[in-house]
Amino acid sequence: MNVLTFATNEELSAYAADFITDMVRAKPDAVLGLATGETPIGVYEQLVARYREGRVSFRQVKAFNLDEYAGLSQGHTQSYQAYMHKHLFSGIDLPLEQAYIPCGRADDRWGAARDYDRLLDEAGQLDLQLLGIGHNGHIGFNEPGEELHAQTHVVRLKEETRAANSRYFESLAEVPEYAITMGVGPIMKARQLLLIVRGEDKAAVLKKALLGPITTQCPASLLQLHPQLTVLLDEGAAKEL
Ligand SMILES: N[C@@H]1[C@@H](O)[C@H](O)[C@@H](COP(=O)(O)O)O[C@@H]1O
Repeated sequence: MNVLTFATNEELSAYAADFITDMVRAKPDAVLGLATGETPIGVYEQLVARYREGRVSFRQVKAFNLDEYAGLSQGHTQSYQAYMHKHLFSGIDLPLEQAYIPCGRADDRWGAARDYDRLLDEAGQLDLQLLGIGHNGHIGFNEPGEELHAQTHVVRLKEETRAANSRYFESLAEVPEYAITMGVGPIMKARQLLLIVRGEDKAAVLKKALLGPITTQCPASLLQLHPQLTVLLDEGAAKEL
């Protein structure tokens, strides 16, 4: 595990953007696993900047997002689909038919989850999975519990997750109760993992994830088993390590 701490968000984001840029330059048809949340926004901004400077092209890349809320209307501003368009896809040359996100609008959510696994299987191993961590140790929307799932599945979001994400919605009631998330299988099989975490409020869970026992009660603790894990932190998140 390679853990790096940065003084500013800009430096952290620049490091992550360079990491991804270098990977895509070395392998133009790379398969990227992407994440949402507040932390990746700076990374995507800098990726767009690198694309505009002509330093990288995403024309042959395939991208798979970790997760999507279930039941939001088409074009809902808080869907991860809308997030990805706003922060990344509208600013780079990745063809949209190569940008996959679980279909949260599907009536048959489990069918949508199975479709997503088929697409993941066809694409083969992810070259890189970008990850954040939830306050309860979730990765994607793989929530803590008695068990974890390898495959894409429908998940009932924990109340703490809904509360944490309610800042993006008008009210807690509007936060979806369910989501579709990639399972831990493709994440753990990815060639490289890039975990990005910011803020003192994540320091305790990060310590549990990186230094605590490996347990389904903290899904991010599984990442300790990955042979190519890079962790990028700000000083707040690194406080308890
Ligand atoms: N489903 C996403 C996770 O994939 C992400 O890791 C988490 C924390 O993101 P952040 O702290 O960057 O906002 O937010 C959401 O719950």
